[in-house]
Amino acid sequence: MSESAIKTDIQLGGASAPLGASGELDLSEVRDWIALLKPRVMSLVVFTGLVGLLVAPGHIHPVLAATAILCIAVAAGASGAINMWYDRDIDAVMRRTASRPIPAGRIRPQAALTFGIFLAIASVVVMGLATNWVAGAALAGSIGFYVFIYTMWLKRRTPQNIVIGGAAGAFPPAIGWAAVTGNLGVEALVMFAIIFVWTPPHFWSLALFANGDYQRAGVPMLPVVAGAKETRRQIWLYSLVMAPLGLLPTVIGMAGLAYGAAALVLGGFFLEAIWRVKRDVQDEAGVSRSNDAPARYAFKFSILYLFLLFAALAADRMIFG
Ligand code: HEM
Ligand SMILES: CC(C)=CCC/C(C)=C/CC/C(C)=C/COP(=O)(O)OP(=O)(O)O
Repeated sequence: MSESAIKTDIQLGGASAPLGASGELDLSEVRDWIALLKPRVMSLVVFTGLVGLLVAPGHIHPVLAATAILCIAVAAGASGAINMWYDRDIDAVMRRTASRPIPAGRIRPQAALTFGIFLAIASVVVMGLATNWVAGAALAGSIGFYVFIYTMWLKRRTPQNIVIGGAAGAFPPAIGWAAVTGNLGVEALVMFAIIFVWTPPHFWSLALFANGDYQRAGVPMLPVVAGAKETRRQIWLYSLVMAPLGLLPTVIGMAGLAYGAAALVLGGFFLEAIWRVKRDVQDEAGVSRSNDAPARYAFKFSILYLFLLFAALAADRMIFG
């Protein structure tokens, strides 16, 4: 089916509003609207944003801090909703995403788009008014990166889509930092850099075992275009940069030795997980054994890694000052 045919098909798929025919709130429809916000991805985005805010020097009123974190959550959710609106044709052909509310016909594309745009604008305006416009502008930048640079421009054009588009997800700690300080100092840049370099191993591990989906949808992710072997090589190279980068907060005096030790251990486990991906999946002739387990493990561990690394950063600052 052509792209436009799929889109039309989906558009005809069904109406939606959070109120059922009787006018009562339908919980399953509420769940669908929440699903549009990609809440599980959002949770780690919010957590890294919170850590950026906690480690920043200076004072912010707790209510304003909570507002800033809510704005990061809403912005991430809004861009997820706009991403699902735009990608409804490819989401419909990928097994992992086919049951999402738009391709499954439970939410109208136009309604999802309106919802996403409204939340995106609201999050930026509230962030700017409640904290400062450096944080507001950085939030707008991260939405713009995810929606325009990654989703609408690069995702369907180049296997480097997530390297460049990955900047979107690297912003949140810098936004949290800016909400308190009103600027984007070197510490904000370091937190940005860690997530930026973490993103390729995170995503390409998933792309290795979701390769069939991306092939079917015609999305030029690295394993589709360059093959699994080259993808594993690149994941390994990014990880070799990422693990030492995790030590930078201690090197620049932003965190102490306790964080440094945690980053060292976590980096070691990360490299071990990625080494298994690089080493395990090829037979002597270079043919994939189709063993997804190392890539699945590396993808899951990437999430745990980032969570623990940022938790260590916050704990180091809060315990040792
Ligand atoms: C361009 C950058 C990124 C890409 C392309 C990407 C891609 C993905 C994809 C495709 C999934 C599977 C989602 C699903 O099945 O619903 C996923 C899961 C996840 N991502 Fe990323 N990601 C990126 C950046 C990030 C960032 C920056 C974070 C957080 C700081 C993050 C956190 C997560 C989490 C927590 C999950 C697991 C969700 C679950 O439990 O299902 N990702 N990512
Ligand atoms: C503050 C703010 C705006 C933050 C948003 C940043 C963020 C979480 C970026 C990560 C992007 C992400 C989850 C991409 C998933 O790829 P995809 O969209 O190709 O995945 P899919 O195939 O699951 O839709």
